[in-house]
Amino acid sequence: MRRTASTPPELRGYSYVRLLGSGGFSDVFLYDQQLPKRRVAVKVLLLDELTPANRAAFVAEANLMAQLSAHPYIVTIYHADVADDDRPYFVMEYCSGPSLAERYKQAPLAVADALRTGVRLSSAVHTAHGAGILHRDIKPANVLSNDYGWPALTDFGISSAVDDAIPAHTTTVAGAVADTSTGGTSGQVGLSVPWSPPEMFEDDPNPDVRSDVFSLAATIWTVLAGQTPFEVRGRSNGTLDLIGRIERGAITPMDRTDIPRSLIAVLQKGMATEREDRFATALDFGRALQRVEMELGYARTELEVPNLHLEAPQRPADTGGDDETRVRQVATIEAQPLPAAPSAPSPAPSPAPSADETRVRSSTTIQAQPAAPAAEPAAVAEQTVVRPRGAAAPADAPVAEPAAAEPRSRRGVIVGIVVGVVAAIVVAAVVVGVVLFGGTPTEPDPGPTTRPSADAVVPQALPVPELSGTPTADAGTVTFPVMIPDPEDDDQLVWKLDRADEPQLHPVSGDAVVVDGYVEGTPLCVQIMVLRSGKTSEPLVTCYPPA
Ligand SMILES: Nc1ncnc2c1ncn2[C@@H]1O[C@H](COP(=O)(O)OP(=O)(O)OP(=O)(O)O)[C@@H](O)[C@H]1O
Repeated sequence: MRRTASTPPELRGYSYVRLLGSGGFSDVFLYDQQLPKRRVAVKVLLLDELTPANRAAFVAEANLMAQLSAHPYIVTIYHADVADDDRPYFVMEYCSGPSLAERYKQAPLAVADALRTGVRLSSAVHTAHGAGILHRDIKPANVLSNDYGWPALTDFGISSAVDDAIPAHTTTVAGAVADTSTGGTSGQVGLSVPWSPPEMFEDDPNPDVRSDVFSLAATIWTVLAGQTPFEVRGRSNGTLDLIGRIERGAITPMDRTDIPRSLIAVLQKGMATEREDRFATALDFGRALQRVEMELGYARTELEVPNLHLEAPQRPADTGGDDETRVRQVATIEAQPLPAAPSAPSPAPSPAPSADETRVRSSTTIQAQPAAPAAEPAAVAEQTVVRPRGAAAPADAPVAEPAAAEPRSRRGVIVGIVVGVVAAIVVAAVVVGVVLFGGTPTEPDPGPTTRPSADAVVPQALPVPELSGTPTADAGTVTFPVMIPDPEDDDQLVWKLDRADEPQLHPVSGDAVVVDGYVEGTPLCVQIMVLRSGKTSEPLVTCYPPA
């Protein structure tokens, strides 16, 4: 239930215009700034929430956003201060356009638009990771848009700045439940369940960059599908239903025919149940989206990551060389995306009304790293440390270890989280209930339940391509004629060089794989696969000259 908005503070140099929106701990108001003259959004901490820890969290959010503010796809912060009535506030760029949540609910995004948005957000998220910051609440509602229609990532309220006075420690779900049972908000885990990765439902969640990758992929899936990925129309979509499906990797198939399989595969890989099956970094995810852009003949969207030199994905016929994406300092001028030009054939569904809300406001902080180049994804992941903040205690007080949780199923813990917000006694009852019932999912899900992965191999279900003729070579170009036994309408052939250092898949156009760069005397081997419904067949491995 929405609360009444607070009174906007009197701020020298600014005139109040109207309320923009309300979050868990704050209100956001539109003001006219007098000098320089512009409209700004001002986020103000609620009077009721003026505890030292909340103040610290608020300041931390402002500082984190400021650290990332130069990024073109992260909301810019201009100023922070304390109002005369003692409420801290920060002044930020006013994002006049609709959020991604508003957009997809109006109509699902066109493929080109979703790809462009996905690449841009990947660069924003990777930049945050490079600075040692996990966002932890990526979802369509937290992607605003500015006057130019560019996406602007916001709401770093769950990830916060380093506060040296707070000891390093990982927030646990058990701790969160214990705290909510006392009516406090300390150590709570912020969860936007529809976009949360399964590891967030574990007893001792320890998110890393791949957790943000999951939410990012889920966000792009949502704007394409017009509904969240684990929601099933006509079925119950309560929190526990969603959590069960997320844990099983039961993504609801996309009800659109215009989404290329390669894009589905990229998003499925981003949302893989096991972290090691996902893209290792947001940058890798963005590059995979770039490859889909190129496959479809769209202009490649720049990945804006500061101080990194990236090797660009190649077009199928590229032989390398100078087509390298040089990641620039973050300022880039690029054609603005058009407003959503929906191409989805299906009407916008009506997702669960509360899906966009962050369930429980988090007080978790992230140990920031020096803004080192994030070229080594593993290093970024290792260096990011999750810390809690005890809201009921002063910011500089040590955070107590949470009480040891009884052994219980992951699902039992989640039941605890959900219900614990309402009443501790109900938590206990439900946890016991779940333990008694062994945490077995109560509802069989339709649709794909295999672990999503672009590399998923389904040998029995998919035919393996066959050569339809003898491979030939002509002036450095090798042609492998190929066919699909028992083809289906939407089958797509893909190929890659048969080399471990060459993971890139290329689409096959026509009835043959054509590979440039053949050097006479050196065998050239390729793997050719069928892509069907986001799954890849076992490969046909073939060489020229034929063995
Ligand atoms: N820079 C901005 N420009 C325009 N509107 C904004 C801006 N920042 C926030 N808003 C609006 O204010 C609302 C509240 O934002 P806020 O970040 O405080 O909380 P929230 O994300 O809705 O809630 P929670 O943090 O509890 O999940 C947003 O939903 C958005 O509509």
